[in-house]
Amino acid sequence: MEASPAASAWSSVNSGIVLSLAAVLWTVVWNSLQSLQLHHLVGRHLARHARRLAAVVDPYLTVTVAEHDGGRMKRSDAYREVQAYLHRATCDASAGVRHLRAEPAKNPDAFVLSMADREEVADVFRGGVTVWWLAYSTPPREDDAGGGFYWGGRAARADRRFYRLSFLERDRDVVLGEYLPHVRREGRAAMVRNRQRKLFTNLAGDTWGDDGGWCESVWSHVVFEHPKTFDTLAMDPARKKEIMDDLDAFRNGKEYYARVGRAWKRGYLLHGPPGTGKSTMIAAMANYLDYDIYDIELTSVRTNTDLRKLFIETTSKSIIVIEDIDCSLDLTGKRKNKKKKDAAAAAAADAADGDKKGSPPNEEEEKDKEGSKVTLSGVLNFIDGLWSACGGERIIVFTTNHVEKLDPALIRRGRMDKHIEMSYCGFEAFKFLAKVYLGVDAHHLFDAVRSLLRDVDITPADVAENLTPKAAGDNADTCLAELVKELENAKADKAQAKGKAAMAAEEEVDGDGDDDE
Ligand SMILES: Nc1ncnc2c1ncn2[C@@H]1O[C@H](COP(=O)(O)OP(=O)(O)OP(=O)(O)O)[C@@H](O)[C@H]1O
Ligand SMILES: [Mg+2]
Repeated sequence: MEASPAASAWSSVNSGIVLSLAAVLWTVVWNSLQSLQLHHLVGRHLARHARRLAAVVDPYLTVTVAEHDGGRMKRSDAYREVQAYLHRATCDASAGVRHLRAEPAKNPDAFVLSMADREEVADVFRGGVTVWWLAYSTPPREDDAGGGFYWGGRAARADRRFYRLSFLERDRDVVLGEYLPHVRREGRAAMVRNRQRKLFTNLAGDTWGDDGGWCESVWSHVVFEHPKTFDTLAMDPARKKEIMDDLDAFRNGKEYYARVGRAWKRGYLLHGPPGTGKSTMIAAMANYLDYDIYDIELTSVRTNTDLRKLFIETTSKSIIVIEDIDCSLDLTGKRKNKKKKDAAAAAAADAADGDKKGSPPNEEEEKDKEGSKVTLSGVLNFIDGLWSACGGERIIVFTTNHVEKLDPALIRRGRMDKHIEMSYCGFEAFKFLAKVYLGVDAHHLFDAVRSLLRDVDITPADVAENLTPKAAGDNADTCLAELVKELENAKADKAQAKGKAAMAAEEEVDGDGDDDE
């Protein structure tokens, strides 16, 4: 392995003494020129020679990665990736790091360890290129502390932390062209492995954002720990497999999306009656892919610009969810325009009448003005990936109980690529639930359940509720008997309702007949 920059400085004292003296002499001359304001004259020409001389005296180049770039509060991604990349080397006894920094970790009992200031580790790339990473920090700049002014906030008042990478000049191309991208890639992978998944929700909040700009909607998060997985989601096994294969294809589709020139995103529309497992499916997807969830409450987003900002702030490997899209928003642009036209026509009529001139706007109109101004086209832009310049894999999921109410533009393929109907519980889904909840594969009541499920619509949520033991003595027999009873009652209710409807129809026909006479 090559000597580190520090070690090398010692060993090269003898051989480099003449060059060092020349360098010192050069520095003195250069400083004098600077102090006499002559350096501009000597300028570029000498600077070129100075760089050559420096390369002879000190053949090391450096790259510095700062924790906060441009005074932002948010830590730079590159810094976090380097930190994650160096984590293993930092903890490896043979690397000789003696002083560590500890930050809170995912596991409440553990710490994330990194090198303390002035510690250095060596790394060997491709068996031949040795580099050195040094951690150091500097005190905050005077102007950063900012007398309580918001910019940079707490981050600006803390020490400024850096990693400095040193390497030999001869390895310049390999380090800059291959090693650094390798570090970022590996660092990102390590972060994904260690990260704690999060569930983000947007809040309407007038506040300063990370970028120092004024935000009217901000993300707030909690740790995402939903127990539901595809293993416990009841649905037809073939359909479940189809969805899992689709997710796999998406996850592994980076090259495919790049080749066809599309943003790496996929839209899923989950539709079906309440309690059929749409929200549960989203949790299972997130657990399967190991993604974060961004749950957008559209009614708290005031404008299309805010929606765009929220979207830009989402990170890669995430599922962006809009639940009950039909209720969240007046997405029917055409109808809204029509309503406006109708209102305008009515206003014109009123004005013509003259009796309502100058009347105050009604309450509903006022509310409209105050509320969300997110429009259908705002949402369409958002889905179309116009804002995916930030790159990375994102899944967008809409859920609705009323697919027929949605504007066709919103759910066409290419926007919502896959439509998944979550329906009432069939026999396959029931068998699955019986296995999960009661641990039974077969039972003499299964036949009765099978035939009742053909006649009755019951949600997986209701079946699951019936199959959950509630008292001490409850077991498979009692729970299944309970379910059969509920299904029989539902069947009887349905028959009764049907009978009533038929009678009402008959009466109507009779009534019509009487009128005719
Ligand atoms: N297919 C299913 N498999 C397993 N459990 C389910 C399934 N569907 C529903 N459940 C259970 O029922 C409950 C309600 O389901 P969920 O919230 O996913 O329904 P939903 O379709 O999102 O309803 P809504 O339209 O009202 O939002 C959950 O607690 C879940 O555990
Ligand atoms: Mg739901």
